[in-house]
Amino acid sequence: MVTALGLAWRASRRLTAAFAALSMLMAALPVTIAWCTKLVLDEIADGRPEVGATAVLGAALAGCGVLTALGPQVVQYVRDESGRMVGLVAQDRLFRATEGFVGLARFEDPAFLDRIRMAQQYGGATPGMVVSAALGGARTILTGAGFLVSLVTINPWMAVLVVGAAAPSLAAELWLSRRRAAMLWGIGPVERREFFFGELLVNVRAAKELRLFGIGAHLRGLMNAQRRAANAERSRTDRRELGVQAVTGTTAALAAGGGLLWVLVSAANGTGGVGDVALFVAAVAGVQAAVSGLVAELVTAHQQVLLFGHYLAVLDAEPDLPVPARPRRAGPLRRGIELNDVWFRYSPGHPWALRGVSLTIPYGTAVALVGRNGAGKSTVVKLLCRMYDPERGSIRWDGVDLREMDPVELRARIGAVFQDYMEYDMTAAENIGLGDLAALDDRGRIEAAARRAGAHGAVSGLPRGYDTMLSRVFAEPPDDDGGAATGVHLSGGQWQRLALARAYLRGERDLLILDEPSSGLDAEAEHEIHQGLREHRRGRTSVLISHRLGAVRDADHIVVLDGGRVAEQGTHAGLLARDGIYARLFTLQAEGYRQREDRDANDRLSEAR
Ligand SMILES: Nc1ncnc2c1ncn2[C@@H]1O[C@H](COP(=O)(O)OP(=O)(O)OP(=O)(O)O)[C@@H](O)[C@H]1O
Repeated sequence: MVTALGLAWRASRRLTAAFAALSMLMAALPVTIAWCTKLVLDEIADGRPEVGATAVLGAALAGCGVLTALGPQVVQYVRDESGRMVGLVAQDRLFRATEGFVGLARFEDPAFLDRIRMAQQYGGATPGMVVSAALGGARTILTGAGFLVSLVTINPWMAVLVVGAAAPSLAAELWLSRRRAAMLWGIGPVERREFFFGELLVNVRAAKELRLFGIGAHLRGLMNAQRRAANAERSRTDRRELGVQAVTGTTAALAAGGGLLWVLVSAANGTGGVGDVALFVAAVAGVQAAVSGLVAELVTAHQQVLLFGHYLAVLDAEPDLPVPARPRRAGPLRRGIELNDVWFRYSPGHPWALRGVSLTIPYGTAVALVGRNGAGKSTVVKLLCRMYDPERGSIRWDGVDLREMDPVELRARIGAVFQDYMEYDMTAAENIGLGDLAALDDRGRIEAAARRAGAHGAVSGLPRGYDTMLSRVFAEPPDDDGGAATGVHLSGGQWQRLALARAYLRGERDLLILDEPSSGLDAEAEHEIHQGLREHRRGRTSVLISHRLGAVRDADHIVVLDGGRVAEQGTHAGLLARDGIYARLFTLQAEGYRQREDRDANDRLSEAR
């Protein structure tokens, strides 16, 4: 609660103060109106009303009426304005915290993803709501206290009865709000699945398969099932709340009814004045409204604070990968990188992805990682970038364990194209420029990188060249002649070239990692790219992963992974001579090409005949 209030105060001091002042002013209004009404009625009932005093009281009542009419709108505006400012600050803090997770594990942990979703949902809104609830609570206390004092002056027992009837209601509502917060947390995974299916149904990448396989209705059914499950939980909670509130509400109504009866009897007996009766009725209603208002505000604040716990949990989460307070410098690579007996699994529940891998990437050489699907190649690459830490063993950069370095500094020394590279819904220039923010506005460097990756031709042929929006999600801004063009979508191979250009833009980094950089390219483009890569690699340290063994045959060193282990390693010629996995895979691929060539030759021969 204190953190939430502190966040609101720091985000918008002036607005929070204005909100507080206005709330207090609004709090004084009902009591002022009740007293003015009592005094006016007493004046009139007196039989000799003083015109001046009555006029003043009337004017005061009119003024209070104007404030009552305008006040809520002004308070609402100030509250919303403050909420917007707090929301921005809270969001910035949240994403700064998620950026602080230097590895990937947090983003693969479903429970943590739920927390982030809850934090996004409630982190921004809670501080504003807590301030609002706190001030709303203070306002109702102030109003209630004013009426309570009025009530005590007329009948102290009635004051005790009204307040006493509200106490169980407060306790019950706090219990209910804890249950509601637990329910919201409980349905988190269900809502995440519902969101996933909803996204899938309108996702342009999924649209082809959904239509071809006719699975839209099936997925919609799965999405609706999630919503039904979440709705059932929400309904159960609502019903429980309804039951409890019916009991507490009846108790409060009985207390009010008793009070009203007493007032009417004493008025009939002539023991009270007309003004006293009016004040009494207003006070009973005012105290009850204040108590139920206070309960509502407390419950809102309580529930928001409970949900705000998820936001704080993300902000206060332990670092996913420990970074030493004084990291060792990640200097330019001089000798090479060594993996020593590296064991790694994605979580204790997963099988080992790497089982004691030891290999060396000497400075200035090109090392190729090959092997069957799931052998562990991409995992090695992710560990080289320190997206995870090995569970056993170590990875050393010129002898220094990666765990002793600052990951940001280490990654600044690496250029990479990952197997699952990103396609950013941004312009072509931005898609390349994100590889090195310093070059984002440097069109010369961006074009040079695109040329090297063989992407320049395709990009310059786009409607707005490098400024073309590569997206179907965001439309292009309207043309000069007013026509709104839609965004452009590239082919798979063209996207891949952009990813390569992004890596090239990083310039002469110490280590270049290419995980399947040409899997989506046509034969000619692949040849061209590999030619370029060979030139680029010369004398530089690189790690190349490819299933096309022809593309890695001239690497200085080839490491064959199998089931998370190094099965064999050596040069292309050495591995062929060894007649192991590599030789078998290479021969299979070569035979495939040879058979195809033979078939093509036969086809040509029969056509010629
Ligand atoms: N994020 C992840 N979480 C859990 N397991 C994973 C994850 N990524 C990979 N794995 C598992 O780790 C093992 C090695 O995967 P990896 O992606 O390194 O293989 P690979 O050799 O690159 O395969 P491919 O040739 O298919 O790209 C596989 O069994 C895979 O299922």
